[in-house]
Amino acid sequence: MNRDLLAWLCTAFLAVGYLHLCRLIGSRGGLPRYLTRKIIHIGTGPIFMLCWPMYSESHWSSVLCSSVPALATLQFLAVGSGWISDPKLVATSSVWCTDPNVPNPVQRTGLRQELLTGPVLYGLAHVAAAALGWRRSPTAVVALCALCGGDGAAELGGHWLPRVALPWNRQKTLGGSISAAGGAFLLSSAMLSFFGGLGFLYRPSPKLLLGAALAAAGVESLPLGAWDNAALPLAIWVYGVAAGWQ
Ligand SMILES: C/C(=C\COP(=O)(O)O)CCC[C@H](C)CCC[C@H](C)CCCC(C)C
Ligand SMILES: Nc1ccn([C@@H]2O[C@H](COP(=O)(O)OP(=O)(O)O)[C@@H](O)[C@H]2O)c(=O)n1
Repeated sequence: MNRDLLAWLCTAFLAVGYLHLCRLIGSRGGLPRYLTRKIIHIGTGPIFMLCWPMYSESHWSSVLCSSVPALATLQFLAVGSGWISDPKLVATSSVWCTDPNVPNPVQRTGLRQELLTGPVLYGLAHVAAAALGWRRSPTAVVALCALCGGDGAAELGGHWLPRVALPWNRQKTLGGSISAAGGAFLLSSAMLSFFGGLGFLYRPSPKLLLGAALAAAGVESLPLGAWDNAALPLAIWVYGVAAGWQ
């Protein structure tokens, strides 16, 4: 079988399999919904990027690979708009915020329309990173790591660390922002080592990487709602251009 076709099947299988595994762990293991959702949020990008080396050097391989998140994004659009019904997808992607310290607890409505913002932007970020950046671009890799490791770790840090509200956004915390910077830095370092080790890209200096992680945490701390899924990768894209990354 053609190498790219096999790689595409593997990517699609992993996408469906990972989502099902997370749902299973959530329902059987009794994990709170926010945690299941964050495990999906953090794990999807790295798993997606781990698939990139399977593809050939063909010009079309990045486009083919990006069709997997594109199909997922189309599904979010179809379910969010009510064209097709998928209550399980709505349940996985949205959750009522149960944190008593949050001034406005109704952050997640549980309505299908919620898929049209956070998850659609999340999916589009994956499409853009693969189609426009791909495995030779440190910018694309760091952008996805900031979205998954940074934004994902922020909510976990906010839940688990002592609550010290940020002066410019009382709904977010210092612990959440430190976790965002740490998550973005650690995941970026790991993924860049992976791609660097395979000879796809040069590794940016740790100092510049730390700068990117802090920039990501800064953007994440703003009151952007679900738009942070677009703002974070875009901010890293600007940072990457300024830093002279590819
Ligand atoms: C819950 C999600 C986004 C909401 O963002 P936020 O409001 O918490 O900031 C993520 C939903 C992810 C989705 C169910 C699955 C996405 C699939 C994907 C784009 C394809 C990746 C393929 C790979 C091989 C795993
Ligand atoms: N810097 C941060 C980010 C999030 N959080 C916590 O995580 C919750 C959800 O964060 P968020 O609104 O960014 O959620 P997503 O849109 O990223 O899913 C917030 O209401 C806070 O309780 C935090 O404490 N500090």
